[in-house]
Amino acid sequence: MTEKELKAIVVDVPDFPKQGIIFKDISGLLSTNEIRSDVVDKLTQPYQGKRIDVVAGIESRGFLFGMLLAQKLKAKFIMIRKPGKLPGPILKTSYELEYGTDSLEIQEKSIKEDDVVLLHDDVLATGGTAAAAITLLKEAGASKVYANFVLELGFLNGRKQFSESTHSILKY
Ligand SMILES: O=P(O)(O)OC[C@H]1O[C@H](OP(=O)(O)OP(=O)(O)O)[C@H](O)[C@@H]1O
Ligand SMILES: Nc1ncnc2[nH]cnc12
Repeated sequence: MTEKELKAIVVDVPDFPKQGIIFKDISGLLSTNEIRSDVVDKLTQPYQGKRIDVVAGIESRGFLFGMLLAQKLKAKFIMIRKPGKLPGPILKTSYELEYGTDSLEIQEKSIKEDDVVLLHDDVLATGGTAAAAITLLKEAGASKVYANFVLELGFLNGRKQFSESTHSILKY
């Protein structure tokens, strides 16, 4: 499928979840085997022949394709979760939101020293979430992190929040 065809499946929802936000609803990309396979092929394309030990998905929409990427790349899958969801011992990092702070957690032993990690989320917006996740993965021992997204809101300059090699398939 072309980028244009895939973009036509993503629905713009104005003023959700707050006034002034145009929410990109990726639900349609989950709907058929054909679409899912095409998205997974495009997301994994840059890593063919490269070492990926672990795919880390960010709660919650990062779990959806993240798990399929791990299956395709024959890698381990781990969850990066919002606070208080994972049994310990955990590693935690806090980050600034537009208004206030939030944090992300992983299980301490989920990454082995020197693991190469593919970080996956559905959307790269301001980049705050991904930057915090990268900090966490490096703290846990990852030697290299690749950042990977279905959709990137380029006008928010999220890539500027981190220096890791970044791949997204639908650019806005
Ligand atoms: O680049 P940023 O500005 O940090 O925004 C991107 C994050 O925002 C969304 O998550 P949300 O908090 O809506 O959680 P969800 O996946 O559970 O819906 C999205 O899934 C990313 O994780
Ligand atoms: N505009 C948006 N649509 C969907 N998910 C998002 N996460 C952050 N911004 C978003």
